[in-house]
Amino acid sequence: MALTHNLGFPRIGAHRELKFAQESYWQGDSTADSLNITASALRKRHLTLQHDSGLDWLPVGDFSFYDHVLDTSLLVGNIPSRYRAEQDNLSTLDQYFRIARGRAPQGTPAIAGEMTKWFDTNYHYIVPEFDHTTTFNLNASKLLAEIEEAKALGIAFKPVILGPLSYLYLGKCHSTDVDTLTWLDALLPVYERLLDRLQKAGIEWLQIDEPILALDLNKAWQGAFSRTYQRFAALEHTPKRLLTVYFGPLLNNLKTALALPVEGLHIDAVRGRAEIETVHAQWPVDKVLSLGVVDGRNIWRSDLNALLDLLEPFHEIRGDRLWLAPSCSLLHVPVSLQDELTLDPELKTWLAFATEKLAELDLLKRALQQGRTKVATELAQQAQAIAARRCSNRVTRADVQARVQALHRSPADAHLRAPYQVRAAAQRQRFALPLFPTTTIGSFPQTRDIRQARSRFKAGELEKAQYEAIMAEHIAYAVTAQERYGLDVLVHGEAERNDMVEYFGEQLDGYAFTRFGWVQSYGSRCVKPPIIYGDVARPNAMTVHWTTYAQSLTDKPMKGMLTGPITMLQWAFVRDDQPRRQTAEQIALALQDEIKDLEAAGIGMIQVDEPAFREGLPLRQQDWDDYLQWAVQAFRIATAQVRNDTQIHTHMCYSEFNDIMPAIAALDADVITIETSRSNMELLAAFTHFAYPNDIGPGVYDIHTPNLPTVERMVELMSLAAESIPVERLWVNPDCGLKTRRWEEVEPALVRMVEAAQMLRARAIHKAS
Ligand SMILES: Nc1nc2c(c(=O)[nH]1)N[C@@H](CNc1ccc(C(=O)N[C@@H](CCC(=O)N[C@@H](CCC(=O)N[C@@H](CCC(=O)O)C(=O)O)C(=O)O)C(=O)O)cc1)CN2
Ligand code: MET
Ligand SMILES: [Zn+2]
Repeated sequence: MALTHNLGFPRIGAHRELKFAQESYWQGDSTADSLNITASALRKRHLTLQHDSGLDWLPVGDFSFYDHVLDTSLLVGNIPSRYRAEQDNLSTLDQYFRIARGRAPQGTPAIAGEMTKWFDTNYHYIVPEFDHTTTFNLNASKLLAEIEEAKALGIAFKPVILGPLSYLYLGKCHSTDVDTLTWLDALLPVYERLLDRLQKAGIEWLQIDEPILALDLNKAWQGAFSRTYQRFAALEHTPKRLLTVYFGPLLNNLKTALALPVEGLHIDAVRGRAEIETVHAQWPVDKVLSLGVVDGRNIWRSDLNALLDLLEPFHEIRGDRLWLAPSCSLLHVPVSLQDELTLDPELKTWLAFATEKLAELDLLKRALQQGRTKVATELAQQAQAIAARRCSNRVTRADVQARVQALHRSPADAHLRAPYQVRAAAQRQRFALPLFPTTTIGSFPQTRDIRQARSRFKAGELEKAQYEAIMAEHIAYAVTAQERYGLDVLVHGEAERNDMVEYFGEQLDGYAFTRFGWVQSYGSRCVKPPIIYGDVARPNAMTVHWTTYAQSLTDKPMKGMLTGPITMLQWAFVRDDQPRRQTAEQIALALQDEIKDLEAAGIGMIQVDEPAFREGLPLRQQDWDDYLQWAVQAFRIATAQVRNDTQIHTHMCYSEFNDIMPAIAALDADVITIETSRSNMELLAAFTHFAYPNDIGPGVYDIHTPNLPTVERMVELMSLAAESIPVERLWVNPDCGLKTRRWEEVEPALVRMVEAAQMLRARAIHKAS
């Protein structure tokens, strides 16, 4: 009798209930009590839903008010020194939000914890910080309270924690270059105390997430795994430990993992499909083997018959010690298909969101327990949807396939422009920009008015013409504002875009989009990743209308704004029936057409955003070259056919570029704007070291906080940049887009930024004479 369990459930709520409660609390519009009531109701609703889906073990502790890595920092009492002084005067909740966002309803503003990508997902976590003052001390109140809450529901559950090694590995030590493994000995007693507490609280199974076992680990880290888990096994009081690994195969960590003294091991049976047989052969049959067979990173229905072929022999041998689960936490998929009333009905049968994935697990379990014939009807339904998708003529398009084939025959199409120096000269002539030209990354505040207008338009309460008139007004406002601030290169502000990926997905063939397919990106911010189900093509121009409208309002250059092929891929749910590379090429061709149309319409500068370029990098180094080759190629397919005096910009953020500089240079954008302000231009070191050849705009202020940048600070940062990059190639811009900020924050910040650029120019001229 196989058992089923889940590693984690989306916490934001099917209708983003948590988001609205959080934001209302932050605004001072509601109390901590009311936030807690919403949170508690959501946790109960999610547990009940999972229980009703037939799961045997439910996750508890996967809920978070912001981020589960930050929760872990608080669980082990790791509060960075800059927050400590005010700790005692604040509620636990405000302490927490002050670290997460640099602000809480109570307490003074602080520098927020650094945020970075969780593995190769679009989820961001707050980076744990370690230094010589770091101490640990158990504070399990949140986890214990959630355990009590779950107990009251009378369901079988297992608490979930982030394992000590993954916790350390994901953290950073800023002061020196010390490996965070240094803190292991200090940290372990806290985990040991926690295990003891949990066992005494009656916990039978504890899920310990150690996803870093899917990364390239050196010997020191591998050795630390053995040491750590041996210590846990030696405890007098401890729950049984289910060690979970996800996001990839174990590869060179396989031996380490299989030797760990834990009662259960969970592996990612989707991305680690090739390892299942080996693990089954080597993992003792008297221990639990959990196979993550249902894809937690995508939304396609599983091929259950194929899975049963795989699982039946294992089940025969392992019985109830075979557990079935999603590959990873379901945090990365939307809650349910149930409310998707406008989604194409056929397409809908091809999909499974979190709730439907749990139903798949239950069906698998029943098929194993009772035999396939007992559940034949349900299995047949599933099989039919899979078969229909496989041979649907909505998926493939001969014209698109032929165009990609032609591309493979003449790859030179991606190398049509003159070298940078020649282009730069042509562009200097055309645009005559001052030294240190100022610009922004694209978006301006997505105000309540804008979002409300769009939501009314989508609900049919506004006519298209009315909606467009409102957008035109907001775009005009943004253009006028930028002229007032004195910026050199303007943008239209992206008012008409719900999201930089979804907006394009809505206009491309081969894409579908949902109404409530929300997935948490960070804190209260969510995205609705579009679904790429078929060959991608562009039926009509996508941005020409609004870009030329914006250009008509100003004599300054108006930068066209597109999302690059890799980001379009990375932030969507991608079809799994062809290599990702091929889908990227199709998107690149659609963008190529768009760029040509913009150019023909007189737009002289075009930005092709690739913030997810680094995120798309495979987790294992052995796979990097292949990815970088096709990712660069996709960008070049999109951009390399424009005139020499058309200026191509790109933008990247949230990334460390050190290890991929040659690929970034190979994109050969005329200008790259990057996030550097939070790392004190540290990032620029990579660009300098590599002698990055083209123009760079190192972001001079952090747009993720409401706190205002000072002129001095921006001048200082740019001066730092000027030490290593010739001033002729430097641009002045914020870190990233301004859509999450308010106009009251944007205005003074940009005025100061322009002032900083003017000071820099004056100094440069002074120096030269
Ligand atoms: N896809 C993606 N990933 C990304 C980024 C990004 O921009 N896009 N940026 C980085 C950081 N991540 C981010 C993710 C989301 C948001 C963000 O602002 N999201 C918005 C939602 C954006 C959106 O889809 N808006 C829709 C729906 C807006 C809405 O909530 N409307 C209300 C009604 C309006 C109202 O009364 O306020 C409703 O439907 O209920 C629209 O504008 O049309 C949010 O959570 O609030 C920002 C950054 C990395 N990853
Ligand atoms: N052009 C986009 C913006 O300004 C780029 C954002 S990168 C996450 O919002
Ligand atoms: Zn950005």
